[in-house]
Amino acid sequence: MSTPVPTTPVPTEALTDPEQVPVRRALISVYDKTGLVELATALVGAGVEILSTGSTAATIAAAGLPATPVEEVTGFPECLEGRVKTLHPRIHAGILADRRKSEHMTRLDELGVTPIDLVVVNLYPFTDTVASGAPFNACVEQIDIGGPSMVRAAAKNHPAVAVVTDPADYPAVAAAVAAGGFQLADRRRLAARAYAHTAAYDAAVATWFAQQIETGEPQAAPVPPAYVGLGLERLETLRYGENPHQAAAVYTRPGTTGGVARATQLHGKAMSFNNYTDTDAALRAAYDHGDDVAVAVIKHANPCGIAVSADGDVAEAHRKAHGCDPVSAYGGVIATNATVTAAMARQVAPIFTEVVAAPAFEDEAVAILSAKKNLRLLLVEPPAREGYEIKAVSGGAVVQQRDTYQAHDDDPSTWQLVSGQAADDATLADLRFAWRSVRAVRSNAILLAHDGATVGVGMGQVNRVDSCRLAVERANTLGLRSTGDAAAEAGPQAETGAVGGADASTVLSADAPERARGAVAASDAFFPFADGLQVLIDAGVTAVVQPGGSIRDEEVIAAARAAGVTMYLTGSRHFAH
Ligand SMILES: NC(=O)c1ncn([C@@H]2O[C@H](COP(=O)(O)O)[C@@H](O)[C@H]2O)c1NC=O
Repeated sequence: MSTPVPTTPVPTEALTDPEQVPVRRALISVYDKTGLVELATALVGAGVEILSTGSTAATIAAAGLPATPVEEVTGFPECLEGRVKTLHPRIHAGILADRRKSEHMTRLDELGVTPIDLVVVNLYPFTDTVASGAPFNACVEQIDIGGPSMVRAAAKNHPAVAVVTDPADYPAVAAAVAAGGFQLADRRRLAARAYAHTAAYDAAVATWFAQQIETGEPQAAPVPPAYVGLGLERLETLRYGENPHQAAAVYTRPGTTGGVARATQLHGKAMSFNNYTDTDAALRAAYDHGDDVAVAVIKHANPCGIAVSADGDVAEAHRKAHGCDPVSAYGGVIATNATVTAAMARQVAPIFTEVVAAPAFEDEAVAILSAKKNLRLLLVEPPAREGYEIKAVSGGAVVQQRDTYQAHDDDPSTWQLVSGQAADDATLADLRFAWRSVRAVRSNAILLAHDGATVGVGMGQVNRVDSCRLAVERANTLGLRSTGDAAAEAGPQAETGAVGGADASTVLSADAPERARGAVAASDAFFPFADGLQVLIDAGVTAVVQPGGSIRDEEVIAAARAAGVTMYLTGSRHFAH
């Protein structure tokens, strides 16, 4: 009844891929109809026959253009609420027939199947549906089956077929078709992108599904999914990685929103690897302050300074953040959770800064900062903080829930007073500020604060007592004489390096106040011994917030009591390594 397939097909290696393949027949099946009519107009104008599914065909027809419904090709109705439309041998044989093999083409003729040269598909919006909080079955219904099948088939047959999944490519499609067809290199490039697209799509489905079945039942604690598909899509290659000998690129993760990888760059040269990681840390530090207007200045992923403004004045918050450690702020990254005003921009301009990142900029601020050729301006939507974060380790990765912006222990009314007098409102506000800020400090974090600003940060130490010493030393040596006008004091020397360079002392600390005295302190984890706390007490710190939980808590609390220092325990810690 049917002609047997030859038993000795031509070896694929012996076949030559055609350079240019004209497009005579295109299959278009798209969820997102953006640019569809323009594309169809161009294809019809070039004499291309269009096959199309349900509402895609309807959209094309409504524009007065011809489109053959796939049902006419398959002889089978689209059915089961769209679960079966293009899943038919007449479609897949048309896409998959290897044009380099005469046997395939003869077989198509015998079966009455016409080849398809171009496949334009975009998939059901699965990740958007999940993000919208849709119930389980609604998410399952948005798992596209026929679309990925066609995309993968067309990508496999790239020696003859071009596959397009992104409406942004439609103008290039129209141009290629008008020019006589896609070149081999283009078809290969499109195929590679198509496979990445379906892989990312499946990774998102697999990750979500694994999570659903593990957390579907009420559990004491959330369980990370059994499968984590990254599905990262390369956005662009970077000049180099952390060091010049390391190749690097930046990626986005489909289905996520906001964050530095998706930032819009308003000005400046290309972002570097270290710019990305420092900006990420700076955004986290700024957004840890909830509704308070906050500015964080970050270098090498640690804060040079963080501050909030009680009046919602971002310029004031920047002045105070910069004033914490103007030496280190040289070449730093600044992020805020508020609109960058012209006043803040005028302060930033004289200071050599790598990146300013914010959710919005006043036009005048952009104009002022765009005059700095080495400064990058990033418009960043607030980064998501729910979900899991992944750190690569040799042989795999460790995965954890993100530490949240609004931690459960942010509210001082949940803290336990274990030493000294209850803090007055201003001191309590500073303690809360310090507690929110200390999460941005890496490795044995000790943070001193006063008046809504960090004044001394101890970080990167392998024991807590050294971090206490460092925080005190930096508080007492690095401040501007007047933190009220840091940028003005930095003045024109800032750009030449004086603020961060050898001449810094002439500007900064000739008669800098001992800022540890009267400050409050936060420790990201408990004090294992009283020695670190004693360093803070001796320096004049008046109140301390820390998680507690050490086997020597009594000893630590006794030292605080002996000194009349107020101490609160939060009950939980905030490591960030
Ligand atoms: N089941 C199928 O045979 C099938 N074929 C194509 N689709 C998808 O249907 C959408 C287009 O449908 P419509 O043209 O009806 O809007 C596209 O996102 C495409 O990926 C299908 N739907 C889901 O699997």
